[in-house]
Amino acid sequence: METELINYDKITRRIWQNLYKKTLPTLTEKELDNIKSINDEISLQDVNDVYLPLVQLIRIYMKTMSDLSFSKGLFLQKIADTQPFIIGISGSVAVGKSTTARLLQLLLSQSLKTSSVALVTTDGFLYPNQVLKEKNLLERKGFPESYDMESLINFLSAIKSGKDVEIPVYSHETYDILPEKELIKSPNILIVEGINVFQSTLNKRLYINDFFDFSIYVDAREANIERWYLERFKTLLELAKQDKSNYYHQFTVLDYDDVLKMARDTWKKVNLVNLRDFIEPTRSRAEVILHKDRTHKIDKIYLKKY
Ligand SMILES: Nc1ncnc2c1ncn2[C@@H]1O[C@H](COP(=O)(O)OP(=O)(O)OP(=O)(O)O)[C@@H](O)[C@H]1O
Ligand SMILES: CC(C)(CO)[C@@H](O)C(=O)NCCC(=O)O
Repeated sequence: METELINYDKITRRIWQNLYKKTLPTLTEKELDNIKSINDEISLQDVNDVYLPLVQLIRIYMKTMSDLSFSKGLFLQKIADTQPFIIGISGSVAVGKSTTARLLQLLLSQSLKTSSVALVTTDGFLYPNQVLKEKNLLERKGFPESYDMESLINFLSAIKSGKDVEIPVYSHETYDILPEKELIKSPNILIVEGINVFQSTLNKRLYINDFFDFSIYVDAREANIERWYLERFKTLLELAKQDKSNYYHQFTVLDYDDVLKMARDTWKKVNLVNLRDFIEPTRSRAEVILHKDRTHKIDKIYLKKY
């Protein structure tokens, strides 16, 4: 990792937490509770030490982006429309992208009171199970070819041009794309979270990164992510016990050890392979890498130098 990240400043949490003046409002325990996923243990200490400086940094990027587009407008002798600021968040399956994204959404909307902050996960751009089945890709869910990347790029492009857009929605409960769509109203800030947000279209002609004004990769050791994946799986099983419409319900009636073995297999054969081959290789496209220790606490932060 160290040689690969030569163009990053490595910053310890102790240094990072003192990098900004404590001027931003923090959250209450209740506000924090509302955004946690199942099993989360994120603390207000993390919010203060890690996320508030991160919000401060994002505000610097926002100001720079707006200055640049103003100057470009002067150069072209036309008034540039203000474009939404787009933040991409990537990392392995089960590393905690959704939690990071929800926390940032809340903190950004609190610190920039006039701004609307939308959050989208790229799960919605997976092909529906029926299509994956026809393409023989059911075992490759999450791999580059399982996403409709053109649609994702068209969505980002429409958002950049200030449009309202309807997007498909994926459900972890049904393990499939839902019939209903979600309307994303043209926001001031859009956070896009997903394992594939630093990847290109399959023909490599377009990179999603080109739409991002700021980008984050959530990082951790493989063994820790595997444990989080299995813990989340167990919680999902528990939640599905009483709910027959839940995808995980079918597993609740089988032998527990067999089911856990199956989950471990899915991690090893699908999500770990995807991480090694397609997700982790995109890590150095991020402006900031947040590294978590075994308890989800962010211990190291890497900030791109150039
Ligand atoms: N800060 C945290 N503290 C404790 N647990 C966490 C934290 N962040 C995430 N988790 C747990 O780790 C697991 C994965 O988190 P989450 O669902 O946010 O991951 P994800 O990266 O969005 O996954 P996916 O790509 O599969 O949607 C969940 O069980 C979640 O509760
Ligand atoms: C939906 C994705 C691809 C990403 O969030 C992931 O959670 C997933 O379902 N992966 C497929 C293998 C599995 O069931 O874990």
